[in-house]
Amino acid sequence: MELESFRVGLTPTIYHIPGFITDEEQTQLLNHIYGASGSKWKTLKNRRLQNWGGMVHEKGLVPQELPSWLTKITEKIHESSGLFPSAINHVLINEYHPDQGIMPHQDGPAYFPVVAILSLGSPVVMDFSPHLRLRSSDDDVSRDQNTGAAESCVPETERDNQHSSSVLLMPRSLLIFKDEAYSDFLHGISDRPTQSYNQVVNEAEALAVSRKDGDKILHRDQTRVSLTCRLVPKVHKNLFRF
Ligand SMILES: O=C(O)CCC(=O)C(=O)O
Ligand SMILES: [Fe+2]
Repeated sequence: MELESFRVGLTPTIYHIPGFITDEEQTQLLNHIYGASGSKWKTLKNRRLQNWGGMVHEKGLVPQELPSWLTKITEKIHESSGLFPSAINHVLINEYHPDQGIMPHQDGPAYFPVVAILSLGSPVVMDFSPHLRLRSSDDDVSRDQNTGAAESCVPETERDNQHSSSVLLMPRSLLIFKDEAYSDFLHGISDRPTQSYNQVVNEAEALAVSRKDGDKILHRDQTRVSLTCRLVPKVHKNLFRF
């Protein structure tokens, strides 16, 4: 796969790959996700999530083997992107109803700075906004303890909305962001059931969902499920040796 041809937007480090998996693969993944035990879901205020691969702590991963239905997809991402130095070992599955989202945040320091997000179900708009304060220091950024996934959240007044950009995440697509987009930008999804995709950087995708009347409003009428695939480089191997 020639990754460069999937680059979108002005920042050099966001890639959007439409149709990364087939319809059948999407159905299989959803069956596995919804077939998982009910206790696998953790319910947050604005979404539900399943954590696979082990617990992420600031100091690294307490690992748990990924099931084969997930390694099938993480290996494909690893091989086709060529961006991860070793196998992806952590997958966070988020579920959003049409009135749910994720507040602008930066993924924590425990992860290798490449994120691959596979989208299933309803399309959604993801916003990237630069944040200067994050560039200089992480010290005073509050941690979102809700997810246990070491995210940092920043209040709206401290975001730079002028240089923001948005990407339309279609079902079966893969979004990859890294480097600058990882370190200097916040990413988030609004909790509005209707979202404008007038300004998205992946225009071809936007055209595909455009209605004839030119209304560039996305009506989220289904649930969206995403798989956030990452590498936690530091793994605690000797779990029982203290
Ligand atoms: O659901 C998504 O597309 C984004 C998830 C995300 O940003 C995260 O899990 O850190
Ligand atoms: Fe994130």
